[in-house]
Amino acid sequence: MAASLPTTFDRPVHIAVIGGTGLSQIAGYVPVAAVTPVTPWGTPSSAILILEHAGVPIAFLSRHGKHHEIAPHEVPARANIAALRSLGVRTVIAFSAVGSLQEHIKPMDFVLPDQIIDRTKGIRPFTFFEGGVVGHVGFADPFDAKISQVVQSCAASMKGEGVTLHTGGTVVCMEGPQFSTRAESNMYRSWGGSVINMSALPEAKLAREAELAYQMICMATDYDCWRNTEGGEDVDVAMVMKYMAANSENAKHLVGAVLDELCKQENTDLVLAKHWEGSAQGAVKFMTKPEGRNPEAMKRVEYLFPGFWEN
Ligand SMILES: CSC[C@H]1O[C@H](OP(=O)(O)O)[C@H](O)[C@@H]1O
Ligand SMILES: Nc1ncnc2[nH]cnc12
Repeated sequence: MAASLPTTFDRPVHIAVIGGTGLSQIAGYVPVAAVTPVTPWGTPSSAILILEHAGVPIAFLSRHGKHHEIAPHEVPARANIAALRSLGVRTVIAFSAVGSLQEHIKPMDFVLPDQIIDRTKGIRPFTFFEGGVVGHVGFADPFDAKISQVVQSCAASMKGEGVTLHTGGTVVCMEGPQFSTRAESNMYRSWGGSVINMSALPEAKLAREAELAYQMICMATDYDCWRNTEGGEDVDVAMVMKYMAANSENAKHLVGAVLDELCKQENTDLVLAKHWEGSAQGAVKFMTKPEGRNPEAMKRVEYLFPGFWEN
């Protein structure tokens, strides 16, 4: 389908949806273009589809590629975030299939986390600011509370007996691609983890560096492996895919309602992430003295923020 679509799109696109496992497209939307920006960090996981929602263009990117051929540690997160920003994107709604670490978060439930525990192993490129330009952005609250509120206000769009949208909670981001051991799963519970995935990082960190408003919507597909002793089954891929298929209707309802809200005139400043504007500028510009800056690294930063070094 993407092959016959225009490969350019000449209007800025401010909102993006990143689809994860079991969500390589969003049902009900007909793409009007498929663009593949070439960034200083390479090309994104897949062509970015431009969809129209009530006349507003929306970017859709499949994190693991069109056919789920990219493992969590191989996702080109820097290219993904840089490519979205280059199209004009300032708000990202990122979907993720997660294991539940808490009894009350049932498979099929949705979770809007507000914290992350990093259990990746440092093998994924995780910053734009390196190689001769240093920057330290704040990451105390890794998700966007304002976007989270918008998603919360759309909870009623979901269907199904007892399906819940939990607000707040901690997503543990593990390295994978293997699932956790039972000892690890129990340890994450003892740390207060709510859900677990392999995708929140470095995506959320890079979104912050790129001054994007970023919120992950987690969809619980399993109880990982901690619940085995209480009669539960250990997570496997079939279980994840089964619940994702069952959940895709709700994902569609929720994303439709969230986009309706975000596209409202009154949310223009929010969607443009005015509240993050300048945060990376402050974190980068004053760190590395001009005489220590590497022109190549400066050029890469310039791709993210055109005109960054001019004043
Ligand atoms: C197939 S289970 C593990 C896989 O599922 C999640 O993917 P995503 O976050 O992209 O929905 C998890 O993070 C792992 O990558
Ligand atoms: N149990 C689990 N661990 C890590 N990532 C997951 N994605 C879905 N279920 C998961």
